[in-house]
Amino acid sequence: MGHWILNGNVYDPESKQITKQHVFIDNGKVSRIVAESDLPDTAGHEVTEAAGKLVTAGLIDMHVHLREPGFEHKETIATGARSAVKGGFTTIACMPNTRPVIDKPETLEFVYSQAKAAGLAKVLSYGCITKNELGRELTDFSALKQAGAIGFTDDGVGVQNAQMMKDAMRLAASLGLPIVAHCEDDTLVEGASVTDGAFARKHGLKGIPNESEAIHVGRDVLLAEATGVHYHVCHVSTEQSVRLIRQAKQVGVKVTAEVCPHHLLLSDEDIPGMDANWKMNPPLRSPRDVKAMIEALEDGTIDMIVTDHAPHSEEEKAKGMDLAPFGIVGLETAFPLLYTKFVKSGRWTLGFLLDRMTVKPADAFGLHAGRLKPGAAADVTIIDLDVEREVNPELFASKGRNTPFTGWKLNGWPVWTMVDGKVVWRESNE
Ligand SMILES: NC(=O)N[C@@H](CC(=O)O)C(=O)O
Ligand SMILES: [Zn+2]
Ligand SMILES: [Zn+2]
Repeated sequence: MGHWILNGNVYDPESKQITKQHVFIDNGKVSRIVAESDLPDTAGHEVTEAAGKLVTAGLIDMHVHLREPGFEHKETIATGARSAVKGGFTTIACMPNTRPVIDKPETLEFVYSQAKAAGLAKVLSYGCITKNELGRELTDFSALKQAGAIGFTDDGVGVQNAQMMKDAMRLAASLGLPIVAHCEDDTLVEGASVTDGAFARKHGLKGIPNESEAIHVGRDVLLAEATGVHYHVCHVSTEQSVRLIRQAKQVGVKVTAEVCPHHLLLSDEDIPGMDANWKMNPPLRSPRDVKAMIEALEDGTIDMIVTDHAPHSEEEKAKGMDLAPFGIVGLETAFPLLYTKFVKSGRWTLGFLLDRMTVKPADAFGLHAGRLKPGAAADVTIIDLDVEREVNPELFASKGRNTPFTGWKLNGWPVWTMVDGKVVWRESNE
């Protein structure tokens, strides 16, 4: 039995056009896409009516924290994957800062088996650059690659030692895998919780300076040039980082970069008070940095959008700005936020946004995903662009409620998600 998705506004990533069409799914793959006038014979097949809704290849998020093993009170692979499909994501890549960290093949295999058991989004995983993410000794890259690692990162902390990073890059390059970097120089941070800027000054707090991020970006693009590795910059947040990435791209360094919705939408001037739902790493920067993020995404300096979904418990976040852990959830609000604030407002086309959440991440990481076309895996998302809803963390599928976007009225809510031909989430399920 196949599955017809009828009358949807189907997005084609090649032409960036949206056309009313019918999509036929068979054997876990997109089988045919036919014109509206070609009314298909649906007898014997499942039918999903998508009239008036957007039909797109499932969204891809190359930076999420699923917290399992070790921090199951914050999130599990199953709850995180459910949050993903509810947010329209069909492929997610999880970070290895779990407990234990993902620095051995066994831990990676555990993550993949939990993801398979959940049967929701496709879960890919990075492996650590250094054992225990301590920055002292490299992990066994080739064993991690064999177990399915898609790249190496110590996300959560920066690799402080330049020689260690260079060795890591050399090794990763020889295996054809990327180094994915959380850029942060510990000697420039000194335990601050917010950016060095207006909010910090007003509240008499220490601030995290822009250079603490950019200094690693600068160091690493030089090391990437020397080693030839694919170097990917995590959660870019500063004007200076953008400048360095732009220049590196110009001279042919193999560098890609990601930005999070919150760094495109919020600055430190928006932080209402000492509320840890506004605390994340990197921190919200100045309006000038926000402008630079938007422009960098628009001119291709930044390649893709990721959420950096970082769930924490309410108790942890209640410790206040100083003591609470860094991070906010993002999977269930990313598309509606960006659609409402950038597409509905007229700044971006829908095609631009979808491209940065499907094709661009797929191409940067060499994934066979991100395109709705015959022969592709049937990873499909249907989105209601018109319906308006308020962000309500109580309704999240994620265990995390830590978001600064509570109460925002948004359009563009995913309503139905299919992975490999199986419907893994539909709105009426709730
Ligand atoms: N982004 C965050 O604020 N937090 C992340 C770590 C990280 O992405 O660096 C986390 O693991 O909680
Ligand atoms: Zn990070
Ligand atoms: Zn992260």
